[in-house]
Amino acid sequence: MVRERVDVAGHPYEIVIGPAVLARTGTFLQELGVTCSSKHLIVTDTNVERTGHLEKVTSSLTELGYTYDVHVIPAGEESKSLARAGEAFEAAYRAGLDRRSVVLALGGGVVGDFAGFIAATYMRGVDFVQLPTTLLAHDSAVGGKVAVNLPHAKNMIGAFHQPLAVLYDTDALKTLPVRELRSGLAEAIKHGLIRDAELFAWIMERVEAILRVEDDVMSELLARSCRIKAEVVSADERENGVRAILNFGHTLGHAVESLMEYEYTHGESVAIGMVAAADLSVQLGLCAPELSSVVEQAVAKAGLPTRIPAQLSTEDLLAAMRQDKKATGGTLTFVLLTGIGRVDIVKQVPEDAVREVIARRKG
Ligand SMILES: NC(=O)c1ccc[n+]([C@@H]2O[C@H](COP(=O)([O-])OP(=O)(O)OC[C@H]3O[C@@H](n4cnc5c(N)ncnc54)[C@H](O)[C@@H]3O)[C@@H](O)[C@H]2O)c1
Ligand SMILES: O=C(O)C(=O)C[C@@H](O)[C@H](O)[C@H](O)COP(=O)(O)O
Ligand SMILES: [Zn+2]
Repeated sequence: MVRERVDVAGHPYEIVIGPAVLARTGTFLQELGVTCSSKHLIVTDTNVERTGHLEKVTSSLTELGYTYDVHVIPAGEESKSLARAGEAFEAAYRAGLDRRSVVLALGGGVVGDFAGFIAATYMRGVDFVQLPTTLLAHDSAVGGKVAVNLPHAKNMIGAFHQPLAVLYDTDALKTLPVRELRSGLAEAIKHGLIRDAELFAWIMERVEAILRVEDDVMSELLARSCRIKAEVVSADERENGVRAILNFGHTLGHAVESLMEYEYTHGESVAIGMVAAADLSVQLGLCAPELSSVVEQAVAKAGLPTRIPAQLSTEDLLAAMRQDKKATGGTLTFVLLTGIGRVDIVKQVPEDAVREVIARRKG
């Protein structure tokens, strides 16, 4: 079992990574001081409900005298909506949650972001615990960004609300479809590219082992990627500065993801965005020309898409990117590569340069 610490001021917490973690959820809650006197709410989705992981959590809670309701949302990004949030608030009310209740988010990034948003706002905020079940969730479960989407814009309604703990059961990843493993790999590659050249090289040598969900490789991948995320978030919880580097590949990625109406997963969209951002970095003279192909080959090796879908119009992409949360005054902000493991946050990126990259990368 590996433990990493997220050192956010006022509410530090641990990430516990290892096998058979979900079956010990109740014990972890006891260690965290969670009361048995209040009712708790497990939020999960329709796919995770079918995997058997939910029963591990419920048995463990029941055994230790915890009471809870289970709220199941339809699997998929469309559930990150205000309408679904309204239903979850009603479920929390019906369950009789009080201020000492805890929301347990059992699932991938969709469930984590959604349940975290419910926890951040119900009764002006109750505690929550992340129980991530996807590879991608090594990123989403850590750092306290919780949100739902507007119909055409990602994560627009949300909060910073840190979990009490992240309890990451590596066994849960064994039921994950390969497309979702690849999708999660995109964010791990991102962590290497922005902060750790050695991690990037390590991942590239182990893509097949990761896709086979080999225990040791997966535990090390999660621990190293979570450590990077934890370090960045600990340095800048509210994204006043350095935290924006975690958005590498997301300026274009979020635009692709929402304009394609979630036909591409988050990781696939970020993969496309990272390739375009690397190209833009070269175009603006920020890094050596070969870095663009290094990133493109890495994304392709992970079995992720590299090209911007041809049907998307450049002007629609630009309009979406002007509304990105990093943008100010209608100008574009990108996280750009200066080397492998190094990035800069670049404001007021010329739109013509972005148009050229989009033209080169489409199709
Ligand atoms: N808050 C953050 O910092 C942050 C960071 C990265 C991504 N995100 C968000 O995370 C979301 C993407 O997360 P995701 O890729 O985990 O997507 P997801 O939650 O939709 O999970 C992917 C798919 O796998 C299924 N699934 C989950 N766990 C499973 C398991 N163990 N076995 C079988 N199937 C399982 C889900 O039902 C879903 O169909 C996006 O909404 C993205 O914006 C947030
Ligand atoms: O934690 C962060 O900060 C990130 O940017 C991580 C991203 O991978 C993640 O997709 C996040 O939800 C994006 O945040 P947003 O502020 O651009 O919506
Ligand atoms: Zn992301």
